[in-house]
Amino acid sequence: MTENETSNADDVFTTNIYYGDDADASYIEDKTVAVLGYGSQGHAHALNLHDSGVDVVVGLREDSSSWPQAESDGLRVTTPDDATAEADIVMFLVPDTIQPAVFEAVEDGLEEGNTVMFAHGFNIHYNQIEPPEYVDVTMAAPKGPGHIVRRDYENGGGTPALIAVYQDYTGAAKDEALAYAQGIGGTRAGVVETTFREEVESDLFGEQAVLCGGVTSLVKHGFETLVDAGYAPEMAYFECLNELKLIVDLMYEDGIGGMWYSVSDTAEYGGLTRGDRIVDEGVRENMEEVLEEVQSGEFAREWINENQAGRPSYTQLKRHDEEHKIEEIGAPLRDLFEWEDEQSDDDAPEVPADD
Ligand SMILES: NC(=O)C1=CN([C@@H]2O[C@H](COP(=O)(O)OP(=O)(O)OC[C@H]3O[C@@H](n4cnc5c(N)ncnc54)[C@H](O)[C@@H]3O)[C@@H](O)[C@H]2O)C=CC1
Ligand SMILES: CC(=O)[C@](C)(O)C(=O)O
Ligand SMILES: [Mg+2]
Ligand SMILES: [Mg+2]
Repeated sequence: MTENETSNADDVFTTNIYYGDDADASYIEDKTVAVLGYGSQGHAHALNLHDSGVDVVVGLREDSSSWPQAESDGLRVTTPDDATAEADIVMFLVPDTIQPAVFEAVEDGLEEGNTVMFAHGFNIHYNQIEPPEYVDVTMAAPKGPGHIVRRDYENGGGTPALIAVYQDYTGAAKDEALAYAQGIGGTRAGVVETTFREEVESDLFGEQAVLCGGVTSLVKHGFETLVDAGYAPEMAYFECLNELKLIVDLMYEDGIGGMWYSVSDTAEYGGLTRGDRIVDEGVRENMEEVLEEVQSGEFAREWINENQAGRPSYTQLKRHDEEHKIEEIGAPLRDLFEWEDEQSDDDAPEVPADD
């Protein structure tokens, strides 16, 4: 471990949080990193590491439509097995459900002392991938969508990340994981040390109960309540979806209190008195049930079986969501925000669905 003190000077945190030069780039600067996959996380890790001076090779299927994109982004690209064979560190950024098959296809290319890395511990924690004992197994998991990981890095910032060590064959697994996290910009924002189990269970719970599942369900219910009561869909869209970003931006920048400070007293009183009537005690019971399904492995088994069956439920649910009125009214409304085109990350590769 580096001689630098971790950044817990005020001992507010219960974990080790690493920042800035707590990482030692010498653990990665002479190594080759194979990034398997060039999607949301893959393009961000590959480009950020490359811009940080790390030797990166992207591993993609030969028919992948991301191949020319990665090359035009200035990266070396080859097949996953060839990338693995030349690399010291292999980061698996293909979809969770196909990682076992990709691992099996490249495993022979792993040499003693190499490192197998993940940005989410699903396949290690639920025993879908069992790496050989002669490699390190670590994680560098950004706590943010890949396109934001890239955009924050390009803007001189960083996205907070987690690191974890599952297997430390070399004795340098943690130092190398921290150097990797530094290379993707994580130490600019803060890197929290955790375990594979904690990352998997907190990430699955968070994305299901709050970030992706809970919030979108709340937004759609709010939109439907207003529209069914006769309010114009565009009004409901601006109130229940578009403004949510503005409210969350305030919480992101200055906490919940910072948001209350900025909104009106009327909104603050209404929110404080009615919020818990909307998201009431029953929600806590539902959240605890969802967490138990993650902890017991029930969700993981369900998702693995769903993929083995060809994703029938996923496909139906996705189509139903895409056909929601909020999506129909949202597209033309967002077209009115012409300034968004200038802000959007033009470099972000379109991740083709068939890729
Ligand atoms: N999307 C996100 O922001 C986050 C994702 N993660 C984790 O990162 C990992 C990657 O997820 P995403 O970036 O969302 O995936 P994605 O679906 O955006 O991209 C996956 C990429 O893998 C490639 N690919 C697909 N099949 C392949 C194959 N057979 N061989 C080689 N390459 C293949 C394609 O380039 C595709 O673009 C997952 O473990 C996920 O849980 C972790 C944190 C956030
Ligand atoms: C973006 C992120 O952190 C998620 C929601 O966990 C994911 O994409 O898996
Ligand atoms: Mg996450
Ligand atoms: Mg996730």
